Amino acid sequence: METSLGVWLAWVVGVVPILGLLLWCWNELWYAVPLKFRYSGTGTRLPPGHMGSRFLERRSHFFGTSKFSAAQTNSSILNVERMYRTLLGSPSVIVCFPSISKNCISVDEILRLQWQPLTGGRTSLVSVHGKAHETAQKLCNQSLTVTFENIGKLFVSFESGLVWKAWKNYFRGYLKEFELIHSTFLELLITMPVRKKLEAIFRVELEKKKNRTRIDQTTNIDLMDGLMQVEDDIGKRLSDQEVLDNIVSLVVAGYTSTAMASTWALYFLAKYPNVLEKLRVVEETIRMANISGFTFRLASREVEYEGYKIPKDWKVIVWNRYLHTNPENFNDPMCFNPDRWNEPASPGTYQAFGGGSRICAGNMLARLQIALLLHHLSVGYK
Ligand code: HEM
Repeated sequence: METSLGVWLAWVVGVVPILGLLLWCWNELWYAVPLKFRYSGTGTRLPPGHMGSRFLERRSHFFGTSKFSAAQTNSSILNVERMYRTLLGSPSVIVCFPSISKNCISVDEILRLQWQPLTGGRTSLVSVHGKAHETAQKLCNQSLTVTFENIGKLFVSFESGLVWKAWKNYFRGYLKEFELIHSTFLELLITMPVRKKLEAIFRVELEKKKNRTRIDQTTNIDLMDGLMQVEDDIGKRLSDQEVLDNIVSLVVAGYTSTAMASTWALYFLAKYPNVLEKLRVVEETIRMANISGFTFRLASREVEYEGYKIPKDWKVIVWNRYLHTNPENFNDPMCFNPDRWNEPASPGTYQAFGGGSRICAGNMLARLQIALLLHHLSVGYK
């Protein structure tokens, strides 16, 4: 009896703290310490931070801040550490200050977009890089411009184009699964099968369009038509798979994001009715709603920035929500104040649509949709 009590006590007093300490340091020992050795004497170092138990605390800072709360007020620690290392599934650097945010997301060949392929399909513009991305982006932008022009008509007369029809008809049975795509952390787990279903739905439409015998002025030219018809510099059209991959990406990226921003716009307008007539309300809503709280990249090679090294294959996550709610970037950031947009935001501080070569393909469309919604709401309803 006494022996087993002794063994038990020895465990509690001796082994458990050592195990705890080991667990606490494990990630640091595994990921950070070898790199610290490698960088010692080079004049650069890893970004500050800790991947041990404090990563839990940091995770709660990171994920716990709601869209509508100031990330900054919840994380005083970040006031000094504006770029820090942590573990989010794999070694990551969280970036919270404008200049690097701007650099991070702009330099595609160094810091690559890496998470969206799951939602996009292999040939979509969110999945390809370099020249292929440039071409896909150009072609999608051309088709989005058609949509952009048509959407006013679409909203005012409620004509049915593909995007509109898709919500009403095609997705009825799928809407539930489709919305799941946007529950951020489930995204990685479930996107593939859902994406495949969406692709199948659009494939039927694509086949119908290909079998169409004539296109005249009464034909509604929609986003899919646009993608089917655009040509690159040498007159080459997108393949069927490329059309499908891109349309799924545009639909996935464009659906919940704008719906969420519109919902926030209604909320703010209900709260601040005096600003209804001002279009800047859209920009202010998007800043405060923080639909895309983060922008994700992967370091495709070792990057040095302001004395810190970001190792190859580490994730680099720009914390947009932090930028948008930091008083250093926006005066009284939690106040809904469209007038702040009388002046442009300081460079790099407003990253709602990302930036650089990967800037959101639907940014103007999203703004237009929200503005149109607000217009109809303000002229038609009290
Ligand atoms: C309020 C609404 C929206 C917000 C806040 C938003 C935000 C974003 C952000 C932050 C990115 C990542 C940029 C980066 O990684 O640097 C992005 C990418 C993208 N968005 Fe949006 N978006 C919105 C609406 C839309 C709409 C309506 C569409 C299309 C119809 C769209 C299509 C895309 C596409 C295709 C990309 C990937 C671009 C690329 O990799 O080249 N988005 N968006």
